[in-house]
Amino acid sequence: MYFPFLINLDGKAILVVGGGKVAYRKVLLFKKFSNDITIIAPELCSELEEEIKKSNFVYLKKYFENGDTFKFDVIIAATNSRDVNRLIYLESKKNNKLINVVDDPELCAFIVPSIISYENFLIAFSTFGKAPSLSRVFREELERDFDSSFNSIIGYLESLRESIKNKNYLPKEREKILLDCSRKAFKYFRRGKSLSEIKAMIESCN
Ligand SMILES: C[C@@]1(CC(=O)O)C2=NC(=C\c3[nH]c(c(CCC(=O)O)c3CC(=O)O)Cc3[nH]c(c(CC(=O)O)c3CCC(=O)O)/C=C3\N/C(=C\2)[C@@H](CCC(=O)O)[C@]3(C)CC(=O)O)/[C@H]1CCC(=O)O
Ligand SMILES: NC(=O)c1ccc[n+]([C@@H]2O[C@H](COP(=O)([O-])OP(=O)(O)OC[C@H]3O[C@@H](n4cnc5c(N)ncnc54)[C@H](O)[C@@H]3O)[C@@H](O)[C@H]2O)c1
Repeated sequence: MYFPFLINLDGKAILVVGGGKVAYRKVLLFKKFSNDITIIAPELCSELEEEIKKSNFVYLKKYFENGDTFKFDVIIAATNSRDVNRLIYLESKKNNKLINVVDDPELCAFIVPSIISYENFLIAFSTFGKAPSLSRVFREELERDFDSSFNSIIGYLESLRESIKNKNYLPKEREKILLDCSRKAFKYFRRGKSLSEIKAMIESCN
């Protein structure tokens, strides 16, 4: 079974092998969380080529060779060759690396979910490989609602939490106030209220 760890990628070196549409999609996702990304592929799709030009990723124009995974922590085998992906898997597994194989869920040490992420929150959805296109639909549907305004509300709740921590509430009282405020903020947000309206409503009760 897969457990949804949130892994800190600071200082972790990521290798994507392959330069097609799938590799491009993984690079787009990972670049939000890390800038240490290396891509190995003899050819790139035009989107990935553009992305590499405007970023500081390392691009090694070559076919995968044994030993290429050694200095990386997280590896994504995204070539269109099942055999090459398997080779990458075997080498990674032998050295206890975090490996994702795009054409074989059974070989994945981790799978990539559909992600909506902002500075203050993250939503990840997975079907454990059973229906990846549904994961995409789920993200497309939810990202219309959970956007930068939801991000701002969490920023506000963070500052409210800080100020409540600095008051002399008993732990139980503090927990209750914070849960009430979060419930109200979520309810009003779902009803389409703006941050300033939510702030006013919460502050009038406290
Ligand atoms: C979430 C997302 C992240 C990302 O890749 O960015 C992702 N797949 C996405 C889309 C997508 N993938 C596929 C289609 C075509 C329609 C279809 O087949 O359904 C579409 C739809 C599209 O492209 O629109 C085909 C496909 N996918 C896998 C296989 C192999 C197999 O099943 O054996 C094949 C068959 C390949 C073939 O036939 O050759 C395997 C995996 N794909 C996963 C993740 C992992 C499971 C996550 C989960 O269960 O949720 C897992 C196990 C491994 C991994 O990749 O980590 C991303 C949506 C991002 C977004 O838009 O938000
Ligand atoms: N996990 C997913 O979300 C998902 C979705 C769709 C497809 N897939 C699978 O992903 C695979 C790749 O899909 P794609 O659309 O990106 O394919 P693609 O044909 O567009 O790209 C394949 C890439 O692999 C590179 N490559 C081939 N041999 C290589 C080698 N020996 N070393 C390094 N790079 C090599 C090619 O140069 C090319 O850049 C497909 O075969 C499919 O099975 C996975």
